[in-house]
Parts: sequence; structure tokens; C-alpha cells
Amino acid sequence: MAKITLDNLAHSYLPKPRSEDDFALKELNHDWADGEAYALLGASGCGKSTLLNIISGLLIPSQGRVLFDGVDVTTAPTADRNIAQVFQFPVVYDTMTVRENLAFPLKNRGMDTAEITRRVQKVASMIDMEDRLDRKARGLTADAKQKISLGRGMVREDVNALLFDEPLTVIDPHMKWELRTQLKKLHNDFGHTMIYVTHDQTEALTFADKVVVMYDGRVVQIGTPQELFERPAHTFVGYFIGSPGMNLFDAQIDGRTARVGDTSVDLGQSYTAQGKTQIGVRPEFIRLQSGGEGIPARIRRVEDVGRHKIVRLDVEGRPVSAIAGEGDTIPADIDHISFAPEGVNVYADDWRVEGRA
Ligand SMILES: Nc1ncnc2c1ncn2[C@@H]1O[C@H](COP(=O)(O)OP(=O)(O)OP(=O)(O)O)[C@@H](O)[C@H]1O
Repeated sequence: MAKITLDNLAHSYLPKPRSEDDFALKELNHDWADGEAYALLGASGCGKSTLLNIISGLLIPSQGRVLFDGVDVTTAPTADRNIAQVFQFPVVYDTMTVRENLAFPLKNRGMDTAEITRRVQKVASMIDMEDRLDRKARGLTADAKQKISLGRGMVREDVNALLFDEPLTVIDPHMKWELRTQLKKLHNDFGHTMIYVTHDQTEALTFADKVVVMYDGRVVQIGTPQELFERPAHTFVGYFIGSPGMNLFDAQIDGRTARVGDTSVDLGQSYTAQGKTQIGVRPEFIRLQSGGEGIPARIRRVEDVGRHKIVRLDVEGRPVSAIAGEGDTIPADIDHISFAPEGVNVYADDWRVEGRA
């Protein structure tokens, strides 16, 4: 297990990058704590695989350094980094049995037979393949083969880090949940430093202690699921995390007050914000009102999604979503919305601004 330090790291696939836009990974400085489980989350093309490949040694960055426990491994080949990797699609030896596939990383390191048997058995149970240990991998479904890949990744206990690149893509939905739980358990049992790349927020939020959100080649926030929910550092985090995502309102900020259209909104704290100023409010913090004060709004439809209701509103021609309780009745005469101040975040040019009491 190791602490991973990213020092001044950036990468461009172009030989002569001219501007920041030419970088697939924009400059990043961060320590990834030893033994922590991280999810790298972001939309397709935001740079997740680029960062993971730099950490694993598949790619040498055009700028900066990667350190494992203080040792510079920036140009070290993957084989010298003592990491286990699981990719999106299965990497298994078709001519070997499931057992031989799982044992391979251990045999390679000369581990004794009894210990190999113990670990293979344990991993086989985690991936639910105990009954197929003596079958050849050839002929198994893609799903089963991917489980073997995951097993191979998990079988070594002494790795510096375990890296997963969208490992559950080919796994069926029920098994996805099961394997995610197993990965979490593995993390609790062994305390590996884990990095898990995904574009799926449920996967990221259920797996990770810390979620690293990437947008357009940049790490925009590293935080616990709760921090990402309550205090999104960037409007993208607000939009990408949550279902539905955070609502954004153009607003003029003046101290403790935000002016949205003709309505004044109390912010509870004082803010100084310049540039493009907005307030962000998650659907959970929108209150529906009939008459009285607030921002004029009109209900377009109510969606019953089981656990709660999603109320879709129109606010000055723009869509806004609110979440109401499962048993709540939504009066047809709702004509305003207001916000609980603790649920309001202020943004300037898409970055969150800290308030002062
Ligand atoms: N080998 C390459 N050569 C040139 N550009 C590349 C290369 N690999 C990735 N890119 C570009 O770098 C950017 C980041 O890609 P990357 O694969 O890291 O994103 P990602 O978030 O992992 O996306 P996905 O989920 O689709 O794999 C994209 O614009 C992509 O087109």
C-alpha cells in the first residue's frame, strides 16, 4: 500500500502544446492517501483514463512527477510499480482454467502452494465462481471472464495500489451491485489504496471514501460523497452528482442577498462574487409555495419515482426540478418557489464562492 503523490502533473498528447486547451490533463497537485478508496468520476473524454494510465505507468506524463511513498516512479514501467489493474474488458488466459488464471499473479511471484490455494479459494468465493474453478476460461461468458479479471486484480494482498478502469461495464446489473459490495469489503479488510474510474455516479458514491470529479481535463473537486452533495465546488459537480442535478439560477450577488429576476433571496451569509454569478440549489432544498413570496414558478409535471416525487417546474422559461416526499400531495396551485438558505451555494464563473458569517 502506498501514498500516491501527483506533483505538478499535466499531460498533453500533442508534441508542442500551445495553450491549456491542448492538455488532456490540466495541472494537478495532490496526495492520494495511503489506504483510501478513490473514485475518479467524470463524463467521457474528461481525462480519467489519462490520469489512471499515468499512475499505472502506461503513459509517461509530459509534465510533473508521480511518487509512490515519496519514490519517483514517473518513468518506471508498470511492472516495477507493484500495482494490480483491472480494465473495462476481460484480460484472461483462455487456455487456462479459472483456478490457474486466479493463481497466475501469485505463482509468478513464487508464492508457496498452500498460500496460493487459500487466496484463490477466497477470491473465487468473492466473485462467486467456486463451482467453476476447474473450467477452462475459454467458453465462459464475457461477464464471467470479467469476474476472473477482477479476481486476478484482488488476489494479491501486497500491492501498492489497485486500479480499476470502468471494471463493471460488461457485468450484468445485479452482479454489479454484488461485486461493488465485495470490492468495498476487500478495501475494508485489506486497506489497499484503490482508484476506481467510472462515469457512473452511483458506482462512485457507493464505492469511494473520496470522489475525484473531473471535468474537461481538470480535477474540479475531491471530496466525500456528502461534501459533493452539500458543497459542490464547481457547477459541473452540482449538475453531474445528484438525480436530478443541482438547479442553477443567474443571480446578482449583493452581500447577503441574491437577486434572481425580481426576487430577493436571503443567502444566510455574506458573499463577494464577480464575473458570471449564479446560485445553485439542489432539488432537495426547493420549497414549493402557493401565493406569498418567492420566485414565480409553474408546475409542468410531477414524476413519481418510487422513493420520492420529482416536481418539474418552469421558472421564467427555464426548467427547475424539486424533490418532494413520496407521500406528499402537490397542490395544483403552486406558483412560487423558495429556498432554505443552508441549501444555497453561490458561484462566480462556475466556481463556488465561500460565504462569511
Ligand atoms: N492516445 C491519445 N492520443 C490523443 N488524444 C487522446 C489519446 N487518448 C485520449 N486522448 C484525448 O484526451 C482526452 C481525455 O481522454 P481520456 O480517455 O483520458 O478520457 P476519459 O475520461 O477516460 O474518457 P472515456 O471514459 O471515454 O475513456 C480526450 O479528449 C481524448 O480524445
